[in-house]
Amino acid sequence: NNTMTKNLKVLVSSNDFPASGLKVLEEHFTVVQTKYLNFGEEGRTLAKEDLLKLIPGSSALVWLSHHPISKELLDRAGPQLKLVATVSAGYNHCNLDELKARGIKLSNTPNVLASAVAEIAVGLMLGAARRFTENLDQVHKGDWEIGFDKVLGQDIRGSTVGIIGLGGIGQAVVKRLAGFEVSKFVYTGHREKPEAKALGAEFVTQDQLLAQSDFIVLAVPLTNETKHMINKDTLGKMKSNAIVINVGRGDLVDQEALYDALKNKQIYAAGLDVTTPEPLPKDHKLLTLPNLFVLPHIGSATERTRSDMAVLAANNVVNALTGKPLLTPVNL
Ligand SMILES: O=CC(=O)O
Repeated sequence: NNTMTKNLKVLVSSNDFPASGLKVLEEHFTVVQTKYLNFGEEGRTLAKEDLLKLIPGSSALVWLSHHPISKELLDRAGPQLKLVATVSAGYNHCNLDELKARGIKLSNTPNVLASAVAEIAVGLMLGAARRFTENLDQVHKGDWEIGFDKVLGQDIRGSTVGIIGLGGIGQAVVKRLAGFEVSKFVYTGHREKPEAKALGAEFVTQDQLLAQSDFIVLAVPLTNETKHMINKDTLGKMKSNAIVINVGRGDLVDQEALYDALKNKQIYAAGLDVTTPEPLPKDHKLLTLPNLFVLPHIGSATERTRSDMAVLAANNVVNALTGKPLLTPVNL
């Protein structure tokens, strides 16, 4: 019965939450939206004031940014807060201990974004392997190298693709590469995955994966354990033609070490959809590298996927505030 929940306040931390998700929320609750929560300095300041003004008394927060869910923010929200619904697969911006201590639930939006993120992973593989950065540079300069001695790339055909983290996104990457004549898929992670067999992916140690792979795809969440998992040491274990792809979080990679490895051609190339910080300043030294292909964190950025994420987040709010189990809980 909606009249029972209409007085509950749900805060949406952006004014560009998809209409499909908003509709679900507005049927049940009183929805307030912060004006915007940008990553740019100016936007952040403005939105923060807005946020601090609107957050008190909220029963749920629908979180559309990587702005930290901190102790201070939760204090400000107040003791009636039941759920944080982050509209993302990753939840490294949330203080899990603090949520747990207060009995506040957390939901995320896995699965619905796996195919869109996997498509971007494949795009990054092509972009890095076929050297889109320097080739696009030639197009913009109107100065094309034509002929057999032009910049030559690498094939996906015949390669070994190593997936670090064969979860929803990692599996979707393997599925999407089905037509590319990959010679071998290997993966690593905490444990063997039952789905791997049907995908033809072989479980190996991290060191084996690093030593064998022509493409190394990072599809793990950022945790204390995975932070800087790509570093001087692990880069040193890769093949000289290795291509590193990151669709997880920027901090999975020690960017200084990656810069050195790309600059010195210790590995062949990298493709990143995520960096530290975001946005990467336009004069950042990583952007001087011809063998780096960067996208501005667009993994889940399609109309359909963003709408699916919004509806899933909204339904998690409905469930949390009507005493039903969450559809996609994060275990705290
Ligand atoms: O980065 C995006 C996500 O975690 O969904």
